[in-house]
Formats: sequence, C-alpha cells, structure tokens
Amino acid sequence: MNLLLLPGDGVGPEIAAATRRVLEVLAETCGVPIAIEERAIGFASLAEEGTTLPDAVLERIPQVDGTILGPVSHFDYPPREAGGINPSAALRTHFALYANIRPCRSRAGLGILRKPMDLVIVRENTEGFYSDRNMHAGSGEFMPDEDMALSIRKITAKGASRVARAAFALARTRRNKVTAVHKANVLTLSDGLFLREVRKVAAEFPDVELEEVIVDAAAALLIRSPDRFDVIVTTNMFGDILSDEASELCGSLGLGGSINAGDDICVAQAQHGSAPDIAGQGIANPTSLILSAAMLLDWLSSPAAAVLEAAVEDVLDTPATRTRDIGGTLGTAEFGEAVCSAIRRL
Ligand SMILES: NC(=O)C1=CN([C@@H]2O[C@H](COP(=O)(O)OP(=O)(O)OC[C@H]3O[C@@H](n4cnc5c(N)ncnc54)[C@H](O)[C@@H]3O)[C@@H](O)[C@H]2O)C=CC1
Ligand SMILES: CC(C)CC(=O)C(=O)O
Repeated sequence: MNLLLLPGDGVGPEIAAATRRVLEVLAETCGVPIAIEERAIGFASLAEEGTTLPDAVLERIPQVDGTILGPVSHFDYPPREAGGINPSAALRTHFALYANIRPCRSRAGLGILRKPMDLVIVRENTEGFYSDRNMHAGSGEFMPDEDMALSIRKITAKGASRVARAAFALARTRRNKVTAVHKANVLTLSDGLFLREVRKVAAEFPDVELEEVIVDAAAALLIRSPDRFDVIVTTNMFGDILSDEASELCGSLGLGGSINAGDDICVAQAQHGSAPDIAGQGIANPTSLILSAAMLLDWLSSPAAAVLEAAVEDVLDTPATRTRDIGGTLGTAEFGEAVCSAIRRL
C-alpha cells in the first residue's frame, strides 16, 4: 500500500519520523508491503514553495491509499494571501472528510480518571464554526467593521446525517449506544437541525440506543461518569474540545489516535497540535500519530492494524517504556523503538 506522510510543524517531524520507523518495521515483520512517500507542508513548504499546502500535495492525496498528517502550527501562519493555509481544515473540507473519529480509553495507571473510559468521539468535521467554504477564501468568519467580528456556524441536514450514520454504524460494532451532544436549548435552529437529523438516522438503527446530552453537561459527565458513553456524535467545535478533554483525562493529549474519514479518502492525524513548547527536544509522545496510523490501516482493512495497536498497548502498559508526559523517561525516538521491539516480539 502507498502512504503519503506529511510531517507538519513543531513536534510534527519528530513524531512523523517515529511513526515512519514503526510502519517500516511493521511492514517488514507482518509481510505487508507499505511504501511511504514524504512531502513538505506547513512552514517547510512555505519556505520552499510559498504555501503551507502545495497543490502537488492536494493532487497526490487521492492517488495514494492513505495519508498521515502531522500537526501544524496554523495559529502562527501568515495570512492566506501570503501562503498561509491551514492544511488540517483545508483537507477536511476539500476531500469531504466529514467524520473525525477519535477513540479514547483509560489505561491502568494513566491519567486522573477514577472510572473506566472507553468511548469514541465522532465529530462532524467540515461544518460548524470551522467550515472553510473554500480554502483560498477563508473560514466562515467576517468583520462588518473593525469593532465587530462574526462567525458563521454552518449546520446542514446532509452534514449532520452523514456523520450520524458513521456514528451509528460504529456503535453497532461496539456497545450499541450513541450519545448526541448538542446545545439545542440555546442554538435552537442549528443544533435543532443537527438533532433532527441524528434522530432520523437513529430510526434506521433500532438496535442502537440514542441519548441526547447538552454539551456543558457532557463535559462534566466525561469526568463524573465516563463509563456511560460509548459513541458520542457531535458538531465540529464541541467534538474538538471534548476529545482533548477525554484524552487528557486518560493521561495525555499525546495518546489519542484520530482519523479524518470521508467515503473514499482517509487522513490519519494526531489529536493534538504542534506543541511548540516542546518542539525540537525529542520528548513529544508519538503515540497519538502512531495510533492514528493504526486507525488508517484498519480503515484500509489491513490486518497489520491490530498488530500495531497491540504493540502500542504493550509498550504503554509498562511504566519503564513511557514518555515524559505520562510519567516516563523515554524520548520520542526511543518510544518508537520500543514499539518496534514490541511488534517483533508479539
Ligand atoms: N490538528 C492540528 O494540526 C492542530 C494544530 N494546532 C496548532 O498547534 C499549535 C499549538 O497549539 P496548542 O494550543 O499549544 O496545542 P497543542 O496540542 O500543540 O499543545 C497543548 C499542550 O499539550 C502538550 N502536547 C501536545 N501534544 C503532545 C505530545 N504529543 N506529547 C507531549 N505533550 C504534548 C503541549 O506540549 C502543550 O503543553 C497552534 O498553532 C495551533 O493552532 C492545534 C490543535 C490541532
Ligand atoms: C483545523 C482545526 C479544527 C484543527 C483542530 O483543532 C483539531 O483537529 O483538533
């Protein structure tokens, strides 16, 4: 299989190198041919090609089997006119990667949770406050005058319906429960529409329970009773925030895998940002990107996905082979090597 690796900014190149090494060892050990091609995006391509998202990358994505995207420092990018495009948002919109799928589960001895968590957040990925109508035209924000800024929160029946279907189909492979997280008590029209579509899809899945929880309560319930959740379906920004909360509760932002999935294209992407505060030190936890790569392999129906996931779990189980963010001492590359050893051993 052909994979495209886009390292990104900040800790991106460090965790991408660890992920690449792990995939190469996985390919060798499992006898699965994986060819990895790397291209620059972010500040690296801005310096070389004048844009953080070169057209050649956009053209290549549909030609490969899957893409692995490192985190990007888009908050520091120059304006669009000067080549600053947020690759993360642009790819999601351009390729209709409508479902951002973020599993999160507690592991013994990690995180501050006192109850088990094993859930998946399925986040609508192309609309809400982050809808990017056209990657060259800007997001759904504008300023009628210099003292007023407006953000459009776009919700469509089509967007809500397709992400809801992804969530219900996923729940069927798990514990048959979907929680729709919303703020329809205030955002009556937009979240009202979201809920209307979720309920319609729920009717197609009578074996899956639907519950509805308001987002502020959901944030609290993730801490109080995380075990009540199986699959959460929600709009873009709510899912963005809740998935970081869930990951951190389980130990670190550096732990959660994530894919951006459309009907035909999948982009694996770490849950976290470019972590500029620790970039260049070789200490970032590469687990999130490695598990995202495992999710991509699973999306591609590769049996190597389960091997990779088991290897990561094996390494995380042992306090001596953890990275610093979760109380260990290993650096990024060393953690990657520990995963490689586990792949060979398992
Ligand atoms: N998908 C993406 O590419 C995203 C990009 N960003 C961008 O990233 C930049 C930094 O954003 P922040 O708000 O600082 O969020 P961040 O997620 O980069 O970092 C938040 C905190 O978590 C820590 N952290 C994150 N990933 C880690 C890892 N793998 N191992 C150990 N510790 C880790 C960081 O050191 C920092 O203390 C900004 O330019 C932002 O726009 C933010 C979120 C997502
Ligand atoms: C394009 C942004 C919505 C990226 C982000 O914050 C995320 O993926 O969590």
